[in-house]
Parts: sequence; C-alpha cells; structure tokens
Amino acid sequence: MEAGGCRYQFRIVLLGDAAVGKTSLLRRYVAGTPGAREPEPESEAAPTVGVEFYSRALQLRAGPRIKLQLWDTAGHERFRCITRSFYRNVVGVLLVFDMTNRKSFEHIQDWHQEVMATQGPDKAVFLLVGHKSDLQSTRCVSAQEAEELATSLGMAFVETSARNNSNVDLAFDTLADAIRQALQRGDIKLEEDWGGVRFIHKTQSPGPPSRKQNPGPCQC
Ligand SMILES: Nc1nc2c(ncn2[C@@H]2O[C@H](COP(=O)(O)OP(=O)(O)OP(=O)(O)O)[C@@H](O)[C@H]2O)c(=O)[nH]1
Repeated sequence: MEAGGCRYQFRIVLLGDAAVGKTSLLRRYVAGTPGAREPEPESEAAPTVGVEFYSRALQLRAGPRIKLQLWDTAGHERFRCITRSFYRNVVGVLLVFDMTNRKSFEHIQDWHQEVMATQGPDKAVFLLVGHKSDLQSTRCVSAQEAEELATSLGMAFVETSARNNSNVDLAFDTLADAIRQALQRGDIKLEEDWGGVRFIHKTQSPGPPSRKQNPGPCQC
C-alpha cells in the first residue's frame, strides 16, 4: 500500500451540484497514479450514489509523501443526508462547479456554508474548482468572478478539465500543499478523534491507522 512510504494521510472530499464533473475529475486524478488504468470515458460516468472512495499517494514539493484519501459525493439533493455525515472528518474540500452551468456556481456558497456549519470555522482547507474548462464557447462564469468568489471565501481557484486532463494534478497538489502549510502553521492540529489528518508510522503494516496516534505538531 502506498502508505508504506507516506507519513500523513489527508482526507479530502469533493462537493458540488449534480453532474458538475466531480467523479470524472477524481477518476482522472487517480488514473494519473503511475501504473494506474486510464479512466472510463466520462460519458460512462453514472451519477454517484451516496459516497465513493478513492486514494492516491502524492509527493509534495516541500514536505513528505502524503496519502490522499478521496471521497466522491453525490451532488443530488436526495443523498444530502448521507454526504453531510462525512463533512466533519475531512481536512480538505474541493468545491466544484461547472463553468457552463451558472446555477452550480451560485450554489458554491451554500456548499461552503454546509461544511462550515458542520465543522466549525478553520477546520477544513477549501479549493474552488471551475470544471469543464474545455467548453470555453459555452462558458457562463468568468475567471474573474470565480477568482473574486474564491478570494471572498478565503480560498484559491483553479480551472480544470477531465476531458483535456487540464490542471487536474494542479488542483489536488494546490489543496494538499495548502493543508500542509496550515498544519505547519498550527492552524490545523492533529486530534485523536478526528479523521481529517492521520499520522502514518513508516514501519506500519497496511491497515487502518490507530485512532490513538498523536505525534504532536506536524514536522512537514
Ligand atoms: N466537456 C466536459 N464534460 C465533462 C467533464 N467532466 C465531466 N464531464 C461530463 O459531465 C457529466 C457529469 O459528470 P460526472 O463526473 O458524473 O459528474 P458528478 O458531479 O460526479 O455527478 P453526480 O455524481 O451526479 O454528483 C458527464 O456527462 C461527463 O461526461 C469535462 O472536463 N469536460
């Protein structure tokens, strides 16, 4: 398991309206793991039911190797009570909208609010993602207004496309690095009863890390 070479595990969730492309983005990212299979064509991506799990190891530019545990959630309202129960135990959130769907952009503040209400302020690090950047001719959210929203909510903004494989790694790298920095500053702390960040002992055999591990402040 990749955790053999990883010192930390960050749990990250993708949130956003139905059909904005969360599953396609995540599958494209996971397919970038050396040796991984190409993802199914996105046209075959069926709507997510509840929550699905993925993982990928990542070497941060400045810091240790990280295991990302990635949770893909259903955007449809009828699954909201299931997906909501996962918000508390994440350290990173990709807030995804479809740049050809204005409503999905307008709903970003609601998604942000939902997580903040569940977690309390300063627990999670967010990244705003404008997805389907290959569809420039039908775009209806400008980069400038997305940047403004991201700034007002205290997060960075990245435009991605699963179809073109544009900025997919950049989005996850940016979020993971922002989490590392927040840990280093002490803005986010490792807590025994919180699954957002876990310390993984180098010698640990594969399997879920103990809930009792608390290595103190992050040294990354
Ligand atoms: N043009 C374009 N289409 C995309 C892209 N990513 C996803 N799609 C399409 O968008 C539709 C929805 O994609 P999904 O990945 O299932 O969206 P989702 O947000 O996971 O949907 P839910 O599971 O219902 O919440 C599919 O038809 C995809 O083919 C992209 O980068 N560019």
